Amino acid sequence: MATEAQAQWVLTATGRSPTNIAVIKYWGKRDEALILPVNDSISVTLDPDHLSATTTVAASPAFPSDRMWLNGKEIALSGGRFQSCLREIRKRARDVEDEKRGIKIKKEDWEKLHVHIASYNNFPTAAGLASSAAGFACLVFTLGKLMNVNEDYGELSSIARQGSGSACRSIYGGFVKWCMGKSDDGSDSMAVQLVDESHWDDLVIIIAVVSSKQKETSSTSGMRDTVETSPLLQYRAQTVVPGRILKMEEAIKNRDFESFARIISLVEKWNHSEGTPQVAYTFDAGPNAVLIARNRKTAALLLQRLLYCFPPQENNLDSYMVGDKSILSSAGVQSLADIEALPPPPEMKTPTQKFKGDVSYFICSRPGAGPKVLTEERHTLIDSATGLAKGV
Ligand SMILES: Nc1ncnc2c1ncn2[C@@H]1O[C@H](COP(=O)(O)OP(=O)(O)OP(=O)(O)O)[C@@H](O)[C@H]1O
Ligand SMILES: C[C@@](O)(CCOP(=O)(O)OP(=O)(O)O)CC(=O)O
Repeated sequence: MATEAQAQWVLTATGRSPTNIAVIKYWGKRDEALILPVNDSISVTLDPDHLSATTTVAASPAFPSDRMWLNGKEIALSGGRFQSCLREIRKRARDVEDEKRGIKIKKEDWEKLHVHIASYNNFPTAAGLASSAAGFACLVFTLGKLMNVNEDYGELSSIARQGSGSACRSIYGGFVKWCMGKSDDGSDSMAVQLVDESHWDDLVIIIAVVSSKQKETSSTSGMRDTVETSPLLQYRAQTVVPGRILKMEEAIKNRDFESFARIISLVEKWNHSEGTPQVAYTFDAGPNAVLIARNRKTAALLLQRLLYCFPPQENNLDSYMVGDKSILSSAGVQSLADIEALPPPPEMKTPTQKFKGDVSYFICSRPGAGPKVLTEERHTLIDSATGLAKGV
């Protein structure tokens, strides 16, 4: 097979897509197959340098079937979600020509050409950090590039939605709203960008990764159970969320941190003692806490508190803070000794307990941009000589 592949061309495209964290959650579907939600949701896209999926898609007449490798391991593409994304992008494929290499693919050829896909997440997969969001957004975006798809981002987001609901929001950077839509065929259920990543760029997002183990209950089955068993879900979707969406949109537009924090969180002791919210927090369907600080100065103060209460188990500061590590020096922490020397947070009146080892590590990020194409060869995850994922 390798020699056959070598004799024929392999055309590749590589892209990178961010994850996103919802500040008004999507929870519950009205259509399982099309992935249509019961409520609108709003999220912030995280900086792809910190949390993202990178995907290479390759097409070649030498490939006998569609195949995929995720984080170096081959996985089945037979699931309905992958099939929906492949089918919808193939439908929209257009002519592609690479004159230099003498490759000419007609629109109708794409139905017969098989693809190989290799993807890598720079953070734990299926651990409640929205890997499916980054992964399916990246797959759809990159397949669209390979097949010269001309659709606008709204349409791409609607296709990514069929891979994983939250993926439709990772097609854009900044703050993004997924409009649930009304139609039964899902054609109006897509994401729109509210503001881009530069609009509110002083926000700092710190994620306390409590566990990077695979979750016991996936969001898909968790929300299915809620739909089937909770009489409160319809109340949330129909009565609570619509008003909150409007308030959240207003808070984002005005960079109104107080309203933003009030909407998404309970206010911690610190917020109380300051009299005005300093930090907001949210959880997705997992134990990891996402903390949003109003600016860098507050984030540094937050980090001092976090490191005081949750010192690292291992004697390695470097692996305890990933993403934007420079937040450590903003917090005046250069070494483990600096953590030992941190004073207890002044608002904590009784001696504060320390929870060494309860947090695996922290990720520091910020609002980030949407998907982009990567052109440098070093980012390509498929070997263009063999057509297989590199390093497997
Ligand atoms: N890079 C990727 N490319 C394509 N698919 C991916 C990628 N990463 C993850 N997935 C898909 O998403 C699934 C994991 O989704 P799941 O919803 O269980 O976890 P999560 O998205 O990390 O957590 P959550 O949605 O609760 O935040 C994987 O089994 C795989 O099917
Ligand atoms: C808690 C959430 O993160 C749930 C995300 O669920 P998924 O998008 O992973 O679910 P499926 O559509 O079944 O793939 C909230 C959110 O991101 O809005």
